[in-house]
Amino acid sequence: MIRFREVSVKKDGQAILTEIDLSLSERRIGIIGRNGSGKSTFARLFNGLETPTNGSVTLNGQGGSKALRRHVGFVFQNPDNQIVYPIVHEDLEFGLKNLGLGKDEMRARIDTVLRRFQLEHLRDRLTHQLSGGEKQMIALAGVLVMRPRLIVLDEPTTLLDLWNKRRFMAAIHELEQQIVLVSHDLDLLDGFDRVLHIDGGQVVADGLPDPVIAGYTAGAQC
Ligand SMILES: Nc1ncnc2c1ncn2[C@@H]1O[C@H](COP(=O)(O)OP(=O)(O)OP(=O)(O)O)[C@@H](O)[C@H]1O
Repeated sequence: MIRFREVSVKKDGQAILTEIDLSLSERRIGIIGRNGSGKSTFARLFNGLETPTNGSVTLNGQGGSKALRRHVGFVFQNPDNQIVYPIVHEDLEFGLKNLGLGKDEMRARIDTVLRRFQLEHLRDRLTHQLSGGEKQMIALAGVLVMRPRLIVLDEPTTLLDLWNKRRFMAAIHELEQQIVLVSHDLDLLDGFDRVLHIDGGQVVADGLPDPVIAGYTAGAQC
């Protein structure tokens, strides 16, 4: 379970998030809200990419950026922000080397993830030659090989066509880990357990997808 205790974030003296107080234990959690409402800042708190100005974030009672980074994976909107090595398998090995894993264990973890999502054919490809959809799957694979307890995805499907979006979301739904998905694409939250609507840096609605999304879209009527 991830716990936010009275978390506020200020930047240049401006309040970006204000007194977020939440316990999140559901398996599939969506985050929605208007541009600039604070979703990405909130998402980045989960794995220590952002630190609270006040309050605390803990995962199963453990706090601090190091613990959060170790156990919470983060998938960015743009996979180019995530893929750093020129060859796919080198990129997938990067985080595992930092964990101090031996060659056989690294290979086994990578094989398992590539096989599971039918990506084995990409193992030796140059990363800069991959299509947007392939890159996004490899960025997700790079997070999965680390075996995080929770995975946060910040608008991960905006670069994908309909087919790759469906494939990516099918992969997400298959995962056993807790998932937190930030998305402007409300259809992606179908079947989710809980949705948080953020507005002006605060959680203004929190509950099952249907009522929270209905409240959000009603507010968008012109
Ligand atoms: N370093 C910073 N200094 C000042 N303001 C910032 C900084 N980073 C973010 N902000 C502001 O914080 C607010 C929330 O930004 P955030 O990226 O979290 O919003 P968002 O809901 O993810 O938006 P979008 O849907 O457009 O991606 C915005 O008004 C943004 O301009």
